[in-house]
Amino acid sequence: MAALAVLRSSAPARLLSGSFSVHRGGLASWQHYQSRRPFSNNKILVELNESTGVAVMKMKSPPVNSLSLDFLTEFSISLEKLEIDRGCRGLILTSAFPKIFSAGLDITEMCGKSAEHYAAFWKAVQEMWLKLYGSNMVTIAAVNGSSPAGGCLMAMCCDYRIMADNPKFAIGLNETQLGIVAPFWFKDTMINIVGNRVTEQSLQLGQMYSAPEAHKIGLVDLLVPEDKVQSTAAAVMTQWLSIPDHARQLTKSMMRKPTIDRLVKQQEADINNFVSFITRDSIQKSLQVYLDRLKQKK
Ligand SMILES: CC/C=C\C/C=C\C/C=C\C=C\CC(=O)SCCNC(=O)CCNC(=O)[C@H](O)C(C)(C)COP(=O)(O)OP(=O)(O)OC[C@H]1O[C@@H](n2cnc3c(N)ncnc32)[C@H](O)[C@@H]1OP(=O)(O)O
Repeated sequence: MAALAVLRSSAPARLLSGSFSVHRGGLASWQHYQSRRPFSNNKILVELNESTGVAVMKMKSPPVNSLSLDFLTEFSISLEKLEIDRGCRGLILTSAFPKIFSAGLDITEMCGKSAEHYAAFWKAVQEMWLKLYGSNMVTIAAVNGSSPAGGCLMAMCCDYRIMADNPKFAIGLNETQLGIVAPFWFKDTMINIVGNRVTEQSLQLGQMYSAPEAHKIGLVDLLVPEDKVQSTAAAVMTQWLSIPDHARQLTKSMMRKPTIDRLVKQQEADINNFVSFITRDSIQKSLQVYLDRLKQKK
């Protein structure tokens, strides 16, 4: 968070526009952030409303917004661009697809690849978490569909979660169901929202909660009809933006810094842990079985 605060105060918006091709239109228009990365297929659509200072980031990686290495890289770059843009104070994170917010980490990135690939992938997951959890912006997750594991983590990184009131949509950290273990920073993020007891039970059981259940335990803050998720997110954002930025940001930092510092201090060790865990034969088998089941369920 401190690093982001420095970035924000030292990078003039003019520099951002020049470096990243931000196109500014009239007051009422939306701006589209175009990524110049050659490998980008634009899996993330970002629209910044200059008059409100609110950006809507829509995840758009078919079929289920799984978090691949490319997706995570594009996500972190998009987020960083917004973070250093002084015209942007709030971010609404949502999905371009009805029914799916995000399927979590792309399981194919964790199967049958090299140790180098796993290390690069895990670093990208860490970077996504560090940037989103440590953001100075007001962040609101407009959860318009199911959101297992890494998808749940993304929503949990935000300051406020609004979910579509549909019992068919589920959210939670289901890692143990795949035979894997949520790392300590996933666990800490959840504890900070729902407390130790609920987190312990959820993580051990790999529990997925329907939208009403998630609301009941405080994992999501508000349930609204599916067609009201975006408009409610915008209305809640207006409330949050009425608080002076500096006071809100310092308060957020005070609450989240210890959790963030814990990973920052052992980022390399956490990558090594992940690589040695995920390369075990037994773990590879579990993931493959889970993936095959997913593909066969139709
Ligand atoms: C000691 C500890 C040390 C270190 C830490 C160690 C390990 C921690 C490691 C990892 C942590 C991981 C966190 C994760 O995020 S794991 C991912 C968990 N995600 C899931 O379980 C979601 C699985 N998917 C679903 O439940 C459903 O697909 C759905 C509800 C999201 C959507 O359902 P639909 O019916 O709409 O769509 P499907 O037909 O099921 O799927 C379409 C298509 O997409 C493929 N797919 C789905 N999810 C994933 C995914 N996460 N990754 C890759 N691919 C996915 C699915 O197979 C279908 O493919 P085909 O069209 O059949 O080809």
